[in-house]
Amino acid sequence: MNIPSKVHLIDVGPRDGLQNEKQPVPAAVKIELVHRLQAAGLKEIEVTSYVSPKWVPQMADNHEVMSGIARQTGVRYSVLTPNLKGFEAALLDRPDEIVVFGAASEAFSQKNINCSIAESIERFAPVVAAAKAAGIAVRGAMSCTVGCPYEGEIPPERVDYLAGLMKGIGVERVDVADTIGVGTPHKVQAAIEATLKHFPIAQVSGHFHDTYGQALSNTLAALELGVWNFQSSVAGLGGCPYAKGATGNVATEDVVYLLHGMGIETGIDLDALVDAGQFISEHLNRPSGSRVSRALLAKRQG
Ligand SMILES: CC(C)(COP(=O)([O-])OP(=O)([O-])OC[C@H]1O[C@@H](n2cnc3c(N)ncnc32)[C@H](O)[C@@H]1OP(=O)([O-])[O-])[C@@H](O)C(=O)NCCC(=O)NCCSC(=O)C[C@@](C)(O)CC(=O)[O-]
Repeated sequence: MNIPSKVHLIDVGPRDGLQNEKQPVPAAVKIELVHRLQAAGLKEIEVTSYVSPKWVPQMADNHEVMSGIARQTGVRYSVLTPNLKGFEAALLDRPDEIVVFGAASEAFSQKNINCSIAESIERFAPVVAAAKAAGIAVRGAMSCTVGCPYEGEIPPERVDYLAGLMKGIGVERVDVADTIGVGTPHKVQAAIEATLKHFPIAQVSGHFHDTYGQALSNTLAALELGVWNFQSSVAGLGGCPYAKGATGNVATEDVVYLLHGMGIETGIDLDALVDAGQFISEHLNRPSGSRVSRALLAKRQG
């Protein structure tokens, strides 16, 4: 077993976490959430997406949010860009990294970005080239790497295929996403192993939704393969608009508690993170999706 001694966490709460919220969340609240996450020690935050506001209205304030953040040196701010139109809009806000997002499932690709996997790669290629020319890092999100809400189980060969296509267009690192949280440890490991045929371990991150309560087990399974980059969402916020019934990402608080309990460094202050989670949960008027957060808040109250 290759368990790393340090882990790098990317909080995707402001983007993945909030994109599916029905109630409009003001830009000022999103900005404050980013500020609280960076104050808690997060070194990478997925802030927003430059997608069609008709498709995802909650992200329509991308420019306001990106331009309102008091950026901290050493923190990477990433944004989603599905096409050149999105990239050109994002470029004005100078993200540190853009994310192109594809799927291992044809049906999900169609529902999410309105094109086939092959067409998505054709759209991403100029985005990747333009980002690199502008000195902006490029990540590729790979959705449905173990299961799809429309096609069911996705075999690792499909992940192998997509990871190869991402590598072929110059994507620098990739996320292995269990979009609907159906994965279990061995299936997630198979998806990661398929990705490792194309990307070294340092360029692979785990992105696990917690719909079936498997995300922490899947995190541990990925750690056992040596994965040390993970995405998670403060307070377990989220759900994908094109994956009905899927809950949020694994809560960042829960991942931090797991890692610290295993003696793995994250650089994150769990108490400050719980406060950030509490801030957004209060705004959304519902309890945090993080069990660790709920337990620590109850303990604080004595
Ligand atoms: C990809 C498109 C835009 C294609 O959408 P389309 O309809 O095929 O695009 P189009 O090129 O035909 O354009 C149609 C309209 O959209 C506009 N448009 C076109 N592009 C943009 C853009 N970038 N920004 C703003 N507007 C845009 C364009 O200007 C036009 O406007 P109209 O003339 O009708 O007024 C659309 O399908 C879309 O926005 N989809 C949303 C996808 C999305 O945000 N999904 C959630 C994020 S992915 C995710 O959550 C999964 C992940 C990453 O977390 C990992 C995991 O867990 O799996």
